[in-house]
Amino acid sequence: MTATIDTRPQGANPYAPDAGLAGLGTPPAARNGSPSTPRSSAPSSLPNGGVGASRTGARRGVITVTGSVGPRYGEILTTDALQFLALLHDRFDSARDELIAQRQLRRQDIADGSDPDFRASTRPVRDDPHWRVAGSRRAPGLEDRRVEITGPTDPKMTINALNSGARCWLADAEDASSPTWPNVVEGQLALRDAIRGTLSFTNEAGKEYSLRSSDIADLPTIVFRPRGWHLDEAHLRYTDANGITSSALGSLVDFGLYFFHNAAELIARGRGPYFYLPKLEGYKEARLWNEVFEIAQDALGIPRGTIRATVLIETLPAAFEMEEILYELRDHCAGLNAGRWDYLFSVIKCFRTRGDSYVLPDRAQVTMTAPFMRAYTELLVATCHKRGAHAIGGMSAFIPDRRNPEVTREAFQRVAADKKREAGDGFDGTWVAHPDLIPVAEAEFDAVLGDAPNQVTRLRDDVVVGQHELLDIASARRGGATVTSAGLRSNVSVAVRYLDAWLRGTGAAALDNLMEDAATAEISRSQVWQWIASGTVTDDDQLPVTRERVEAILLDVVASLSPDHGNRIEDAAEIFREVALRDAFPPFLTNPAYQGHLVGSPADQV
Ligand SMILES: CC(=O)SCCNC(=O)CCNC(=O)[C@H](O)C(C)(C)COP(=O)(O)OP(=O)(O)OC[C@H]1O[C@@H](n2cnc3c(N)ncnc32)[C@H](O)[C@@H]1OP(=O)(O)O
Ligand SMILES: O=CC(=O)O
Ligand SMILES: [Mg+2]
Repeated sequence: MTATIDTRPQGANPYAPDAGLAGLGTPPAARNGSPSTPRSSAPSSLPNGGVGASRTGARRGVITVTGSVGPRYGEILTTDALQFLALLHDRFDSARDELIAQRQLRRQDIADGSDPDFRASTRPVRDDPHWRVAGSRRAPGLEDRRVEITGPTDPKMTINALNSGARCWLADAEDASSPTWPNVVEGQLALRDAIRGTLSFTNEAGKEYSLRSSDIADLPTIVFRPRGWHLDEAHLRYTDANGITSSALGSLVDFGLYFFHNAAELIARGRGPYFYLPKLEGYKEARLWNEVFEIAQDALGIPRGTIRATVLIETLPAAFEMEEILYELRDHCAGLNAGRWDYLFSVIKCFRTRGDSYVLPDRAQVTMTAPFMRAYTELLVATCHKRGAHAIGGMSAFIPDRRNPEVTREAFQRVAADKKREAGDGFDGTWVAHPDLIPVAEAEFDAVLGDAPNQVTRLRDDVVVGQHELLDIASARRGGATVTSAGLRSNVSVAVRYLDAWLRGTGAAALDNLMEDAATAEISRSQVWQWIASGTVTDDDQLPVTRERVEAILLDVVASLSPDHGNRIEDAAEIFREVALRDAFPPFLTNPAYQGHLVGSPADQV
């Protein structure tokens, strides 16, 4: 007998096969136009004269393209693909809004002093020893994931990642991506071409790139990461059955387009539709994804249980619900990943108003061996293996520099130590940011795994982690780690330089020999916010971190960068002020940055 978590939505599936794509109304064709920024607007007449109607007469929503249309965009934004997106939005648009509201309530509870804990109501799921996840069974290409390279999906990076020799590639529309409209659609085009073995690319210097095999089964297994639930897609407008129009949801757009265009092709070519799911904050969000998968598979006639998802455990609330998340997704779940950078961001976000004992030291001084981080990763491995799921390790931010052997040597040493710890702890695989790090990580996992594809059968019954261990945030500073003036300046400088790159369409950048992306930038800005709010004093000079002090650093950073950068530095500084220096704390920097500064910008144009 298996356990149940309260109630699943019951009732007939409105998208059961008999009401699939063929039953939908015709959405408007792609058209030129500029996106409008507010998410919702009052009922308006639709470009195709009204909301769609199904064969059975039920009213349907439609998706309208408002972004400009570049070469070959029509291959992605087909009428059928837009209908499929509309179907997903009809079913899940308001459910996502409810979940976002629940996140806010939960964060407020924590801010008010209530510590997160394992839920009493879901104890039956945790106590039931019988259930297991689908894991890598009938999921070709997912059995051995010892080294996964990550990166954005532009054509060059796609080819380089697929030629890299890693076992898997996390094709990223999330932390490593700036969600400009061209990146969104052209990323889908690159993936579509790569899966069909036809992708090629020539850079400005005339260097030609092509895949080392046209057979996708010879290349790293693609695991696609759509945007999180918090992000909108302003270039596609969803009009629901009542005529209410809003921006489409980034997560459904990314997932839906990838699944629609590639699921059948991947299966035919000996792979499958595999996903990473980012930034979940609890099991109800996993349930929502599971329902998305069921409806998507039904609509395209793909058997339920074909999709495999690996869920990032990268928020503090989710660390208390790992088992429930696995349970909700059990028929579609491959494993969990320890997303350390967003996890740190989430820790700061949750406890940012709870005073000095929750203040972390300089970002660079919080390592994976800090007791609260180790508790989280050990619990993740133990939970996964108990349920037959893969545990995938995270990203060390040290990256090599092919022009600087000293930097490269340091990166190799740091990454090797990180991967040795992960493999020793029982992780089944890990992430690397750069192709030159693949052999380094592989050596550490080979030493533990040998010829075995994974170590899922290695149970970690010895792990005893409870609420106290997960919330022992103060342990980060117990070993003498400090908050320094250099750390403060580095946070400001990294956040501004990253935002500048992001506004120009690049979602991951090498800054000061470290990989920086949306998650690491979130840490930088939220640390500054927390240090100001907590009246933190920098240990080296005993000066308080105040708004005035940070503003002076910001002006200095901008002045030092302006000569070498384009005109987005001032905008980057403005975003930094908005997300780090105001009383209010936006839950994600990417929300105001997207709506206020990216949509309609030069990088956002085709
Ligand atoms: C918190 C998280 O979510 S972590 C996951 C999200 N973050 C990421 O995925 C970051 C992935 N990594 C990267 O984007 C890149 O490695 C960067 C931006 C950090 C550095 O990139 P570069 O400055 O181009 O590095 P470098 O010049 O050393 O690259 C050498 C070559 O390797 C390629 N390369 C570097 N990283 C990658 C990668 N991750 N995937 C594929 N190819 C890569 C470069 O394209 C370049 O190829 P080329 O010689 O054909 O031009
Ligand atoms: O997505 C990964 C992370 O560390 O954040
Ligand atoms: Mg992340």
